[in-house]
Amino acid sequence: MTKVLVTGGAGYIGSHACKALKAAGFTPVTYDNLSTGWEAAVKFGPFEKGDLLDRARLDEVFARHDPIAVVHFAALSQVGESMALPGKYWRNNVAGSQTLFEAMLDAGCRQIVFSSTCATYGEQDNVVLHEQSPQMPINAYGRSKRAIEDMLMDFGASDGLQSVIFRYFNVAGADPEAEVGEFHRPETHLVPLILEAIDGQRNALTVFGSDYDTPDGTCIRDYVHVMDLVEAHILGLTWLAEGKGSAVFNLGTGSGFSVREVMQAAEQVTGRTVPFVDGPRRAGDCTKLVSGSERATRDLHWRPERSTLAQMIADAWRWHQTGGYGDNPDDG
Ligand SMILES: NC(=O)c1ccc[n+]([C@@H]2O[C@H](COP(=O)([O-])OP(=O)(O)OC[C@H]3O[C@@H](n4cnc5c(N)ncnc54)[C@H](O)[C@@H]3O)[C@@H](O)[C@H]2O)c1
Ligand SMILES: O=c1ccn([C@@H]2O[C@H](COP(=O)(O)OP(=O)(O)O[C@H]3O[C@H](CO)[C@H](O)[C@H](O)[C@H]3O)[C@@H](O)[C@H]2O)c(=O)[nH]1
Repeated sequence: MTKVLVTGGAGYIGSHACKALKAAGFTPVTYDNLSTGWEAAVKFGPFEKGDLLDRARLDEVFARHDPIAVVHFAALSQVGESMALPGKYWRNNVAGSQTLFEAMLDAGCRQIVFSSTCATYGEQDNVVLHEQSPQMPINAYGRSKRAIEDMLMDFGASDGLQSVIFRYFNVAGADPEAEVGEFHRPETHLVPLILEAIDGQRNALTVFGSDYDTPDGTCIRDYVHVMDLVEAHILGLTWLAEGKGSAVFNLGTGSGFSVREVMQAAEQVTGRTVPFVDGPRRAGDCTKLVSGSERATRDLHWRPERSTLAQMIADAWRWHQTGGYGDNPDDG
């Protein structure tokens, strides 16, 4: 079967992508250092433990598996941490991606699907963000992702590296069969934190700011179901295989929901109350990030079908109740 190298395949989105790749007839080969991922999440193909910055290990893995393409999820992605430790983000994400791209080119692998983020757009309030909107990130994480996008353009021009760049909005939900799901230690994302608060695993959710210029004062985000999101990656690989060339796509639904609306949806799905306290704003947060995703719909024929708040929370809740992967992350 055709192999695809999945960096970050032991992480949240990468593990769901491996499931979708297997279902689509590929063999997903996970390359991951387990810094924030879980070996137990690697269920759908071989596992090669390794770091993006380890060129010799990458060369060995490319030689062993000869993948037709790379799907590149591996990155550090906590906005707050990126502001405190920017060097860690530039080294891991930017230097790590450069090492990967050079290893790919030397191995003759010239097609890549890359996980970028709406955080590259920065603070542009009350506009729907399109692919051609200016990229003005307001945190080191977003700047590291913008730099990787630029690098892909440069390697495209110099060496023919073909890339599909996906700018994800807020990814939520889990595999409806609960084989894999979102499990971070520490957890920073809104939906799993709400479920932990509902379940008594934390005292309360802290709402980061209730004085934003939005109808209920809390931040607005565009949430997309992880299963819909990973389906786009299969379409992205097909796009590249058909020789359609490098392209950039937003992946979101075009609908924004406030933190309080997400909490209310979780109360409806679970039938339980969300304990919460109103706290201060979190550094690096934008007021509102909503996607214009017409390009992915028109050109890739991407149809997000599970991305309602109710469905995302129901699938996340089912996964939450399995207990996840345990509490002992391998720090690589
Ligand atoms: N979750 C979201 O809402 C969201 C939104 C936009 C973009 N993204 C991007 O999607 C990608 C996946 O995000 P996620 O939520 O699944 O994160 P995650 O932390 O669950 O997964 C990332 C994986 O990459 C691995 N990794 C990190 N650095 C590595 C390195 N140097 N070498 C090898 N492996 C390494 C980690 O161990 C982990 O398994 C990231 O690039 C992230 O920036 C995520
Ligand atoms: O305890 C919490 C956690 C989050 N929030 C709020 O919930 C919303 C969503 O926060 P997340 O941390 O779940 O996600 P972000 O919006 O910070 O997402 C950012 O980080 C992600 C990676 O972690 C992606 O890269 C994404 O593109 C980027 O915008 C934000 O308004 C945030 O302020 C709270 O109120 N309390």
